Amino acid sequence: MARRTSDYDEDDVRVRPGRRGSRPRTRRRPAHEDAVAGFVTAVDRGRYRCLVGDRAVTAMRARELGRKGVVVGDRVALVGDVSGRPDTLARIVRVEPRSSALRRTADDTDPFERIIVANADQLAIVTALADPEPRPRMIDRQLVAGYDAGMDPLLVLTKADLADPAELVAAYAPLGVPYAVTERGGGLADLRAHLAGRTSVFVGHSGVGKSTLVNALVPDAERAVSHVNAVTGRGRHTSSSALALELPDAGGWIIDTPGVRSFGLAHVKPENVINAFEDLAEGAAERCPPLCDHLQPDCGLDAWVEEGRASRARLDSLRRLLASREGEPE
Ligand SMILES: Nc1nc2c(ncn2[C@@H]2O[C@H](COP(=O)(O)OP(=O)(O)OP(=O)(O)O)[C@@H](O)[C@H]2O)c(=O)[nH]1
Repeated sequence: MARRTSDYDEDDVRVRPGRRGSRPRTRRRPAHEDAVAGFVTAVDRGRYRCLVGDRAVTAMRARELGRKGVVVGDRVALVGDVSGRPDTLARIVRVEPRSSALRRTADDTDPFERIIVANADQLAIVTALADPEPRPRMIDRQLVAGYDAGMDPLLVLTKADLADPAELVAAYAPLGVPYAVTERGGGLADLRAHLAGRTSVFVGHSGVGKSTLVNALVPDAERAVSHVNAVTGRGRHTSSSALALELPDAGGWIIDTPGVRSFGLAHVKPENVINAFEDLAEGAAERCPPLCDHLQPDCGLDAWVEEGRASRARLDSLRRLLASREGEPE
């Protein structure tokens, strides 16, 4: 996938060399030809748990990374002691380019929107059909965050033993968002099929049944969490960080995001959302004025729909998503 402007963040800023030319002032660092590839599965206060082959290695950032952030899902290059033996520490010397980047919204404790997960390709939006009641505005905002991050959405509708999913499913049908329904005592085959071979970030508000699902999908989940605590030696895993768990059998990863309650939408450009809808993106490219936010009367998409090139329900749904960017996160 091509990198979009919104995938760049403060880490990507390069300062132009001064008058003395492009020669770096500091000594050139070795190229780390002996570095090995790793996949970041957990981050906890300056320690990174990386999978190298089938070995779990604890690492820290090398100084040469500068301000470059390292997040769960990152593909990194590691040097130093990569044996994974107790009390060893490797160093992350490089972060490979990201194919997607999901951002957490700014909050009282941290005024910046931060990337929380990299390289995931699916956003599993977990919503209970009852207890607690579904919140469509929240679902819309999570969809926007997913599209903007370059991820495919998946609706995971839990507690179907308490309420019928038909109404919610119908509300999202025009967008073509795939979904899986689960219930107490029911099987998870359908959900597993959607997750197989993919890297899926699970998001959902408290009480929707996310932990129940994660524990059922990854029987080792509890142990993985306590293992992270053991290797980082820093007590309880920070509740707001993400954790990647490998799915047994069918392959793929799920990334749990405990404590992540809302996503940053302030930076989202309408075209990043509309690009996820081929039929409407084509209309926007042909008919809309530059910088159209698709919510004003001069938007060309109405004419596009009147000509029968896309459905009204789909345009209405897209507009609802775009409008959901406004206002306070819930
Ligand atoms: N009826 C019913 N209850 C469920 C189902 N899935 C989970 N629950 C119950 O819903 C409650 C919340 O489930 P959790 O898995 O803890 O929810 P969570 O989303 O992880 O919430 P936090 O732990 O607060 O983040 C628990 O009492 C579960 O037993 C379901 O499919 N049907």
